[in-house]
Amino acid sequence: MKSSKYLADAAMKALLYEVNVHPKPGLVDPVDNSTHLDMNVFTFINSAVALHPYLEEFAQAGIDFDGNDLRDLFKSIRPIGVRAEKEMFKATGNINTHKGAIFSLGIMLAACGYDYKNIQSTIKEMLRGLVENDFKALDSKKSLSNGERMFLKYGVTGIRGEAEKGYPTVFNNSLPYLESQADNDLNSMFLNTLMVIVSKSYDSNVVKRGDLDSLKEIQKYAQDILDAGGCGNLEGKKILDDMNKYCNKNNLSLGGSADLLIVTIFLFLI
Ligand SMILES: CC(C)(COP(=O)(O)OP(=O)(O)OC[C@H]1O[C@@H](n2cnc3c(N)ncnc32)[C@H](O[C@H]2O[C@H](COP(=O)(O)OP(=O)(O)OP(=O)(O)O)[C@@H](O)[C@H]2O)[C@@H]1O)[C@@H](O)C(=O)NCCC(=O)NCCS
Ligand SMILES: Nc1ncnc2[nH]cnc12
Repeated sequence: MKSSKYLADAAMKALLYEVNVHPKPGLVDPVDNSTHLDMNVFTFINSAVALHPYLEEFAQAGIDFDGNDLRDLFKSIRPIGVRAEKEMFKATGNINTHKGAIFSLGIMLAACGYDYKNIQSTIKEMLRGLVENDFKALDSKKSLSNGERMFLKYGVTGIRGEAEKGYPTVFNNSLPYLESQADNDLNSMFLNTLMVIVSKSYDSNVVKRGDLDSLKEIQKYAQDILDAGGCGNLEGKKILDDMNKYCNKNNLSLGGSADLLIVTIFLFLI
């Protein structure tokens, strides 16, 4: 059994490590915030620090859960997420830094607290029916979120689809890849892991700022970097630079992919 403090500290490190990885295309890092002019690395640090108490609450909810239906565990953490989102907006001057990360880390922390040895199967049980429940009766809603709009426009299920399937991009791809890179420097390991994520995931942020062709284009850039041996060699660096220019020119945000990197780093650390 891992304590809620141990799990929360790992989640906090993952939030801070991710924003410091550089040079990340379409994302904020200490050197470049071109596609997110409303925020910078300090906005993310303020956001992460504000979230720490909620990270412990998520984990403790999993540790304390003694019900029979794990969907009740997910129901019990959604109010914690709503409070965490409010705290994030207070800490960032109403900028959305970690809304998706709160959702994904909340689920991961609760699942780890509940059953550290069976995280993915616990998540699948917790989220059974999420996409159907969250996306039903959208036509009766007064205002729609980005994710809801992307679902109606393109059928992209975004974070909810990834989560309900048990984060396959993470458990099948990015986490095994990161664990295989353990003898490189952390920045290179995490940057190449981000490319694995981008090559596989359906990031609703990319589709919202661009369209489905933008998503296919950045997936191809990321795969080409990996095929060239990663961001560390000359050819990989050249493609990464082209990818960065493409994201800046089209004002693309890879926010969803950044969240999956946060989750991957968290699982790597615990
Ligand atoms: C289910 C919720 C996430 C709410 O969903 P909602 O429909 O409101 O939002 P979505 O657009 O569906 O997704 C929200 C964020 O999830 C991240 N994301 C998107 N696609 C994926 C994916 N395939 N895999 C993983 N994660 C994904 C992404 O979050 C990150 O990006 C945001 C920063 O980027 P940016 O482009 O700047 O975002 P904006 O400011 O919105 O856009 P601009 O105006 O700048 O163009 C940031 O959020 C990152 O985290 C999506 O944005 C969940 O919040 C929910 O249900 N909330 C209610 C309360 C609750 O239940 N909370 C906790 C539950 S444990
Ligand atoms: N580094 C980053 N830049 C933009 N959006 C993000 N969401 C999570 N991490 C992010």
